[in-house]
Amino acid sequence: MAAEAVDPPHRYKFPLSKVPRLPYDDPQAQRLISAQQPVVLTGSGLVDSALHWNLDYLSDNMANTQFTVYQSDNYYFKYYEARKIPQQKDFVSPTIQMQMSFPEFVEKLKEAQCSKKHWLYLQQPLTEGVGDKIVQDFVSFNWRWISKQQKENNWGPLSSNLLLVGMAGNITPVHYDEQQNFFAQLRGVKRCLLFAPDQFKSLYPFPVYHPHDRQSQVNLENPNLEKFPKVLELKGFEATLHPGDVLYIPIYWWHQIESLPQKGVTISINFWYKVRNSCQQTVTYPLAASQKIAIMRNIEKMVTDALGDINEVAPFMRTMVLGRVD
Ligand SMILES: CC1(C)c2ccccc2-c2ccc(C[C@@H](CC(=O)O)C(=O)C(=O)O)cc21
Ligand SMILES: [Zn+2]
Repeated sequence: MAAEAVDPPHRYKFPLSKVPRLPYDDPQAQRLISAQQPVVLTGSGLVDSALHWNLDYLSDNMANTQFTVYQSDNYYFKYYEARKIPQQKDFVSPTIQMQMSFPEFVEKLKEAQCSKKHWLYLQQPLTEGVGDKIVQDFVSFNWRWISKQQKENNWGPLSSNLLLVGMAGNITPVHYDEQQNFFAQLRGVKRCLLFAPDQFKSLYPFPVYHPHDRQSQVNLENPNLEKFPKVLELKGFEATLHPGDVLYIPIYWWHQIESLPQKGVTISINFWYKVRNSCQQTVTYPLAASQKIAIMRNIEKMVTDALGDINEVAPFMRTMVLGRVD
């Protein structure tokens, strides 16, 4: 039977090298994690106890929990912080947030897949309220290995495990998080683009006080090169995740995650770890790009609070630096 016509994955206007793919117990994998470089780990067994999860199993075992489901009228799911909306008069939220049971979500998913008028993304922290079988699968994750990683890399506590169930074609646009992330793929195929923290200038982040804080202003699939010319200088990495793969997304690394269009529904679980406050660690110079981002964020917050108006921040900062000696 002829293989169904599969569109080639989107070709971007900048180079993408492959994220290294290594056995989870390979010393090189360990070196990359401690150097805060991305790596795809195979054979970890981290979520093997959940590789049988599918829509029916989750419907049967999560029946009495309400889930957060985002709806978008395109395939992008741009995250926004609702608490920052009041400061952004003209802000239009790009997605609708709904609450529903898992069976309702499966119903809506079928409708959306047929109508192709909107896309859905279920995103829910895995906490109490899930069924016993889900708890069984959850406790059977390879916690021994991941706790060892947490300790050896001096990460803070596990802050959450998000269960993610996405429609084929969904894209979470490029953004960074302030947590370490082991991203486990359970079902379907996800294509991940990653950019180092030092690509900051080429990704034009929103201001810290904007609801889209930590997100890039650039649509990587169709960049506005007049407004964002440095996009062409981007150097990225790419990883394709299959069930059982675990991608380490280092803190402050930019990432865009796509549920491949013809590969059906995707199910993922992320493991987010806070970082310890750095006052215990001695600072070594030169500073890493990620440290400079933390400094920029703090300065932007201080200046915004001091001026009391987010619209005064850019002119104030420009005044501070433009026309000064280099
Ligand atoms: C887009 C969505 C559903 C969302 C909407 C509103 C608020 C938060 C979020 C949120 C947070 C994390 C993810 C998972 C992942 C991206 C991916 O797998 O698609 C990722 O970026 C990460 O694990 O760091 C996805 C989402
Ligand atoms: Zn993220």
